[in-house]
Amino acid sequence: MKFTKMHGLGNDFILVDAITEQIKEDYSHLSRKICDRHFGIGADGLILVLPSEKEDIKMRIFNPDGSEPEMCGNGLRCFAKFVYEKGIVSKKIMTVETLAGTMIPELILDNNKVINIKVDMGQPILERSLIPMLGNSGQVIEETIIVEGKEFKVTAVSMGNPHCIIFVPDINEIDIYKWGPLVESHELFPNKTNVEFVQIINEEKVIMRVWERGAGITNACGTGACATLVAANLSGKTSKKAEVQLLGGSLYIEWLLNGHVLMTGSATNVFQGEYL
Ligand SMILES: N[C@H](CCC[C@H](N)C(=O)O)C(=O)O
Repeated sequence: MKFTKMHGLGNDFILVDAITEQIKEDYSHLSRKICDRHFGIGADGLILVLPSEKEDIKMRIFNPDGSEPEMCGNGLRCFAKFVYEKGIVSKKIMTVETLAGTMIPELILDNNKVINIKVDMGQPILERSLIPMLGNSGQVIEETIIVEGKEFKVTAVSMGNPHCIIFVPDINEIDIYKWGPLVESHELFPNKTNVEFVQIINEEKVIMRVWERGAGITNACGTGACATLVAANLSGKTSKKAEVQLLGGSLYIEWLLNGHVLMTGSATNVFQGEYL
């Protein structure tokens, strides 16, 4: 099976044109095998290109644990670049069918070379029951939850996939390996959740570290960066536009007047190969 290895700010993916490559194996099982960094190719996710009846193309993504998330921001930037460069979609602004709905990536070209990708990630979902998060209806902004006896103030935002944002005074003080998995699987999140720890630098810049649902610590999280900006603005900590600085680099996020969230960032080809 031919694949291309790509990354968005170090959040790395295996991309497969599943229209051409006849994959017979269960996608979830394949993801668990192929994403393994010792027994497989190694990645934060497997991304499949599939035909769509209603949009230009369809993206499905699987986490390394085999779960299928609704959406992936860094993955979508890699996906758009991949399908354009492979000639699968010839549009610079394309519509992509995902489990989270239709996404609209725009390729920024220089001499027909993709140098950046701007994605309309749609509206954030703030209603608790739709995150989903257990508890009374309404929004979840700086609500206290108890995790193994320790209090955390959390803000919950869905970008199609769930995010639990926790603001901290010093990002280097938080033990993400301990608290990330505990919050990811907290009983308040019936579908589990991605967990973002965020330090505010100023009203236009934050530092974010992520423990991803089904993947653990990654270098970057696109949907997490979008959710972080929304949570930071809702809690009065930033404006509606900010640089989200991640381990792998920065994403530029803007919460537009129409309620949609715009994410701008890079996508990088690493190598192509054949999975045996
Ligand atoms: N692990 C995430 C999906 C990938 C999200 C992240 N890589 C991004 O760039 O948005 C989840 O289960 O919701």
